[in-house]
Amino acid sequence: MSEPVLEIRNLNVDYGLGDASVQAVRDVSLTLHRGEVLGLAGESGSGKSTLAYGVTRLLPPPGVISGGQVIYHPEQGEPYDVLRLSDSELRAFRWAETAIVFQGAMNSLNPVHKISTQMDDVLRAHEPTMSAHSRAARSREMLKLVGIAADRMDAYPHQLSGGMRQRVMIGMALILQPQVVIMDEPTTALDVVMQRQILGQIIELRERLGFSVIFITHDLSLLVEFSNRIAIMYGGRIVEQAPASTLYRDSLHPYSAGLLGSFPALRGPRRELSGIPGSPPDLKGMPSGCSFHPRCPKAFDPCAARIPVLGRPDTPDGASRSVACWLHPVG
Ligand SMILES: Nc1ncnc2c1ncn2[C@@H]1O[C@H](COP(=O)(O)OP(=O)(O)OP(=O)(O)O)[C@@H](O)[C@H]1O
Repeated sequence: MSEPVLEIRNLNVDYGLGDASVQAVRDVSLTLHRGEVLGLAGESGSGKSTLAYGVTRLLPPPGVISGGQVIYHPEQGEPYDVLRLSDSELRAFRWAETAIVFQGAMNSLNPVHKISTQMDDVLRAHEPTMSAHSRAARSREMLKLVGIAADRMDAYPHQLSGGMRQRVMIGMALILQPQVVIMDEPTTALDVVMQRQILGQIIELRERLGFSVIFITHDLSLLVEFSNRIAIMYGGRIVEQAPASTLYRDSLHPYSAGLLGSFPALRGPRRELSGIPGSPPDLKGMPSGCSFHPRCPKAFDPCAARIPVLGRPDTPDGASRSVACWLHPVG
């Protein structure tokens, strides 16, 4: 596997302080490699967005990072911990090194400014020495890359369709050529055909521009199709991680199997849709041991007693995957 670009180490994120706090991200360690698309899946409330906001330090209050490190490896120079950057360093880091596209990002375009002005603002803020001519050329180029004709540059957001506005946001995220792009449900508000078209385009751009992607969604079938590796979150923890094809073919954690059974597959053999009985845990009263055990069809003695450690399973392909489940002893 290629070298790491972003290493999340033992990250903890809480909402609130002291006795009133709940832990939404629990001891998460995850590595994004250069050029890879890492998919992050899990039901609503599993902590995916909290993780994305935590990594980029965009957590809205009362969210606080209560532990861990986020090590960024720049193309040149020494790796550093994003959680230790000063506010001004952080402003430079965002967009230029890591950009994020949120769910419904298309609605965050300013309605009273033209698309061209909004793209120009990002460039002006981060590349003060760039000429107006070069800025306009870069904006045009980025819009072209995401499939928007140059004559739409001077449109106002309301003059574009939802799909086009979301493409503009993706173009803006890529305009400073970041190394890491985090996409949190970037296409959920769009219809299925548009979703797949835009995702296909992002993958193609990644091949051309060489950035890495953390792609967050609750729709595992999209991840199976578009990511290299998939991590599954439950109750704020990563419970399984594997190459996308391995996870699809042979998931180890019963929760992953349940998630796979909740979505119709777009390709490959048909699966029966079964869903997962019960509902995700309440952060205020997390079950003991493995937090999935009350819903798990395969739960047995140790599951309610002890939290399983995420580690390499004792399988022939164990080196490329990890799981946190008492059914699968880890080394
Ligand atoms: N401001 C907040 N205060 C308290 N708890 C919060 C806050 N924001 C989120 N949470 C809790 O943190 C947990 C993780 O939420 P998060 O939005 O990260 O999950 P998610 O997996 O991204 O869900 P979704 O797919 O719905 O976006 C949830 O239990 C949620 O209720």
